[in-house]
Parts: sequence; C-alpha cells; structure tokens
Amino acid sequence: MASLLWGGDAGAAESERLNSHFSNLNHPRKNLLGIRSTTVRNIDDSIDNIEEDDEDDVVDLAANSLLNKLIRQSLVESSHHVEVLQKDPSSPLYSVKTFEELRLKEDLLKGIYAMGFNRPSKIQEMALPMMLAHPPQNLIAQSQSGTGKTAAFVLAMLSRVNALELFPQCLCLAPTYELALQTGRVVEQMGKFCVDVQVMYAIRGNRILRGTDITKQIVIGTPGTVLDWCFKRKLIDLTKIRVFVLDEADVMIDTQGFSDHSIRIQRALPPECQMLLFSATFEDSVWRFAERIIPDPNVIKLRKEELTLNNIWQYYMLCEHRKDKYQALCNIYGSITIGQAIIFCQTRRNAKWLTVEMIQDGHQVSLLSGELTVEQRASIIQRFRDGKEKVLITTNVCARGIDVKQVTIVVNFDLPVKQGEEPDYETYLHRIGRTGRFGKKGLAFNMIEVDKLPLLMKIQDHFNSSIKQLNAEDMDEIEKIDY
Ligand SMILES: Nc1ncnc2c1ncn2[C@@H]1O[C@H](COP(=O)(O)OP(=O)(O)OP(=O)(O)O)[C@@H](O)[C@H]1O
Repeated sequence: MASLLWGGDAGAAESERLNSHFSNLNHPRKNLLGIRSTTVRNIDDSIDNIEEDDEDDVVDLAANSLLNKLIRQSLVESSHHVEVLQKDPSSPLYSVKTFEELRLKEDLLKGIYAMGFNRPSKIQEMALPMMLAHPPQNLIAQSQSGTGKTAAFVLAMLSRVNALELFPQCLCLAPTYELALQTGRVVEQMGKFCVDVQVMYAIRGNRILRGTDITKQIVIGTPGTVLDWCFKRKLIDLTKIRVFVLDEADVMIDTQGFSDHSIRIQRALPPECQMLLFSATFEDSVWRFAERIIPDPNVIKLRKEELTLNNIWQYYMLCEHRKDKYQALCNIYGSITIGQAIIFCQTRRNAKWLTVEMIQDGHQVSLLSGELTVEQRASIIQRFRDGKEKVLITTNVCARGIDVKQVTIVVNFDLPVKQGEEPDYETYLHRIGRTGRFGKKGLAFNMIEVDKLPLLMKIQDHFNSSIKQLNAEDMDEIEKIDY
C-alpha cells in the first residue's frame, strides 16, 4: 500500500495531535514521567501547589481506549462462545477457521499473514463471513477491547474497496483524532501489499483546499470533521460510500454531539451501503444508539471474561492516618517477598505523597496518574511490565485495562469510594481482580482508617468473600502469609 497520505499539512496535523483531545491531561509542569530523574523536591512542590490534586482522577473512556491499544501486546483470548443473532435466522450461519476460506484478494491475504495473524480470532470467525457476504450485511458487534474487532472491519474495508476508483468508498468514524490514527495504522499494515489503496484522515488540522478532489478510497475521521467535509465543504460524496464503520460506539455516545453527527452522516448514505458498528461494551444506551444507526443488523456478542476474587487472599490493616498506612506498607515489604505490586490511591495528591516517601526510602517506584498524556502512561506501564520498576503507584485512572501478569500484590492505600462515601464495588473488583489471574494466587492488602471499616465490611458482604484483619505492627503475623 502506498504510504498514508495526508490530504493537507501533515506537520500541522501532527502538532495538533499533541494538543488535541488529551491536552487536558498534558501539563508539562506537572509531568512526572521522568520520576526517577525528577528530584523529590520537585514532586514535593507539585504536591504543595496543585489544589486539584485532591480531586479523584477522572476516567476518560477515549483515553483509556487509546491506552489499551498502545500497551496491548497480543490478541485478548476469551473462553466464552460468540453469541449470534441473525437478521434472517433462516439463512445458514457461516464461521471460518482459516483466512483462506474467505477467498480474499491475494495481496490482502499476504498483508494479514505479514501481520502475524495465523487464524481468525473468535469474533472474526463469525463476523468475517457476515461482513464479506454478498449481498453485504449490516452488523453490530460487541466484544472486549483487544479481541480483533478493528482488524476485522479493516479487512472488510480493504476487501470491498475498488483500487481503480479514485474516490472515497469506505468511511470509518472514530471518537478521537488519536483513535482514528490508530485505525489508519492497521489499514496501512494490513493493506501493505494493496499498493493502489490509500487512506485519508478527516481530522482536525488536516486542511484541504475547497474544490480538491479526494482520490483516496478509505477515509477515517472524527464525526465533526467528517460532517464538515461531507455537508459544508462537499469534499466527500456520501452517496458513493459502500462501507460505513462506526468504531468505539460506547466512547462515541459518551462524547457530546457525536451521536447526532454520526446519525446525520448515516442518513445520507445510500441504502445499499454496508453499515457496521463496533463497541467494547453494550449498555442499554449503546444498544439504543446502535439500533438507531444500523438498519436490519446481524448482532454478534462475545461476553467479557469475568473477574473474580476466588484466587485472591484479601487482608486489611487498621491504621490511624496516612503515615501509619505507610508504616504498614513498609512492614509488608519487610516481611514478605514481593515481586511486583500496584498500589492504588484515591487522589493524585496521596499518590504523589506516597511516591515521594517510597523513593526516599530507596524503592524503585513509578507514578501513573491522570495528568500524564496517554503516551506517557503507556511508556510507564511498559517499563513496569519490563520489570524496570517494582512498584506502580496509581489512582483510578489505571484501575482498569492494565494487564500486568506478574503483579502478585495489590495494595489499596485508599479504599475506592463513590461520592456519598459508598464503596465503589466495581472499582474494588477491577483493582484486586488484576492479581490472581490465569489460575495464579494473588494477595490484596487494604489500609483502612478506623472510620472506613464499615465500608470495607460492606465490600466483604457484597462479594461474599472474607477479608482478614492483620496487625500492621506484627511482622511475624505478616510473615506467616504463605502464598
Ligand atoms: N486473527 C488474529 N490473529 C492474531 N492477532 C490478531 C488477530 N486479529 C487481531 N490481532 C491482534 O490482536 C490485537 C487486538 O486486535 P484489535 O485491535 O483488532 O482488537 P479490538 O477488538 O479492535 O480492540 P479495541 O476495541 O481496543 O480496538 C492487535 O494487536 C491485533 O494486531
């Protein structure tokens, strides 16, 4: 495939990329990426100076989604069966076990193998035959992040494109600039041998002169810019689109205005256009949106693997204040051999304070919190995965999604709570459920102020699992933990 072509000023677009959606996360003054070269004094200053650090870190769906993509190392496997709901239940249901069965163009097949894909993923087994069927069928597909959705629709777009026709034929909407670029990279890789197929980005900063003819066959963009290019600037003729993809629908509906933009675009597509929608989650709101935007859909769902607390030994230590909690943490470190640990704090301020304390005591620690850019977060997680740091201190921003197999210990330096001081059960499960995966045992320690004990008891009851008390000062007792 020809190199990715940017219709306008790629440099400007790239620089805007850095200041785009995630700019709210990107405060160079507060950048703690270089934590090991940052002096403790600097971190201290930032703790003293930043008022908003007392607030909880906000989870940003689009940022999390991008982070997941950046740190993902391979396909996420699932033990669940794919559930299929066909628009025409009387037509036979196909699934494929090999890519050859799909009778793809040779150049495309070469691209797939060059990416190291040997066989279709679970969702692809069912989704690909539907997506490549004649006549084209519409599809709503939901499966956890990392299960092969992007690869599936990229394959569908590349197989339907006519390289000899020089106008947009496939249109893919993504919720952010960065996510659009990620999808573009997959098109570039998979289409490496389809030399005449080109991609264009309808994203902020990619300026195109009025009257320019877009000759690229695949357009990937954010709803606002695509809307502008189609209706105001008349750069794309929607009546010629054959495949319309709405990616990350769950993130899309979370962003104000995007559902309406997407619906306006979809309404202008020709009736024979194939419409595909993908989402990692499927709450009612996503489902309602999906049904509005995809007529007569087939539906494919792959249930998410459930996290459990079965393999995890949970403990709590009663502490009076923050310094006490820290002492309890040191006692754990002094008593048991710890591979890698993740420590969760509720606020950025606490996370920074703890980082400083641990660094001062000679621990190799890194800090992951919400003011970092997604790229910085990905780099910290990668270093942690590589074992360069033994301890990752973080806030709720990374309670989900990070899958570090070697983590055996999770510490709740603060309990996860919702507004109104109710326990946040889901976050507790996501934090603790990260250890003890794949049949391994995990350990979880909760540092609890006396007044928070009722919250912990509620968590215990909710999960019907026992959380044992440990005496924070009794090193012998801690040493007896055999895991
Ligand atoms: N059939 C396959 N064989 C091997 N690896 C695959 C296959 N399909 C996809 N992958 C790889 O698995 C990873 C996840 O795939 P992909 O990005 O398509 O998942 P996704 O469901 O779209 O995730 P997200 O919702 O986060 O976008 C990628 O690294 C991709 O290259």
